[in-house]
Amino acid sequence: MTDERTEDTADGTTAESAATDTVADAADPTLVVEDLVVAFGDLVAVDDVSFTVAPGTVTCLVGPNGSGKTTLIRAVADLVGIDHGSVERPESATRPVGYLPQAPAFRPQFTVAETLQFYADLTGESVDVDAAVNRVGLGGVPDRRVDALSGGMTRLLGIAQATVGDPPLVLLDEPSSGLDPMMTRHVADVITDLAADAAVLVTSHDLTAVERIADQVLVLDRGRIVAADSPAKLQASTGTDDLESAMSELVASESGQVATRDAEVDG
Ligand SMILES: Nc1ncnc2c1ncn2[C@@H]1O[C@H](COP(=O)(O)OP(=O)(O)OP(=O)(O)O)[C@@H](O)[C@H]1O
Repeated sequence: MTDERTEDTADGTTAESAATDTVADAADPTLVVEDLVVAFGDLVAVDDVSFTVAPGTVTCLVGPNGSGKTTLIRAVADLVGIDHGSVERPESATRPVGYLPQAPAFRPQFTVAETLQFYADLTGESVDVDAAVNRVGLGGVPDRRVDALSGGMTRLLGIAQATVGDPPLVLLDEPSSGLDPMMTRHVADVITDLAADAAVLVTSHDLTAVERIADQVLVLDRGRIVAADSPAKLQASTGTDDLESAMSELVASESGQVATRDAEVDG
């Protein structure tokens, strides 16, 4: 899995602004996933999943370890082959999709600004580096080398890279993993801001942040979507007060799930 993810750089090229679309166009989903199945041998990682993501919204993919979140987001990014179903991504943009992998790899000797410029050159984009670093809050350190960034700053650089070219669909795989509470809140704010210009699909284990930023939460369990709604409606439908409690109600077997699935495959 590590080898594959090393290659997970966001692809594609610059978008014309989706914000100039008509109101009628704005009502159309940016992403349509239908009956999607992704299997690795006998293991069905994504099992008959369908959902849409509307422009100007944040959709959060949540679920236990091994429930299929990364596989689903990589299938949407066209980085893993699909076995059944369809993924309709934006077509109107030169760079339709921006993607932050779970473990982004940067050239350590480059500065923040050089990293974004390098990436823009690589993908044939023009990039306003100042705007890109300011958007994620790295405006104070454009000349700092990547190998001197904190973990949180590196995540922010990854988000900035994912937004080079203003893609109408931005995919972020665990953008706040391992961050302290303050940086987690900052990343949540950045994601909310991104949704002003794009549809954003995010995987996360941080249910407090998800509760704050999600317009739609997709709860995955063993590769299937077991619930899809706003945080408030998920809580109401489960009679719970927070998303974590709602998840406990919705997900059948959180502990031991990975072992169980792998045992099924191995057996
Ligand atoms: N390249 C691969 N080859 C074989 N199996 C894989 C591969 N990628 C993922 N899997 C399996 O697919 C299942 C779903 O994995 P995935 O990484 O999508 O889950 P996840 O919900 O993102 O997990 P986590 O929260 O731990 O990141 C797991 O059982 C995993 O072992």
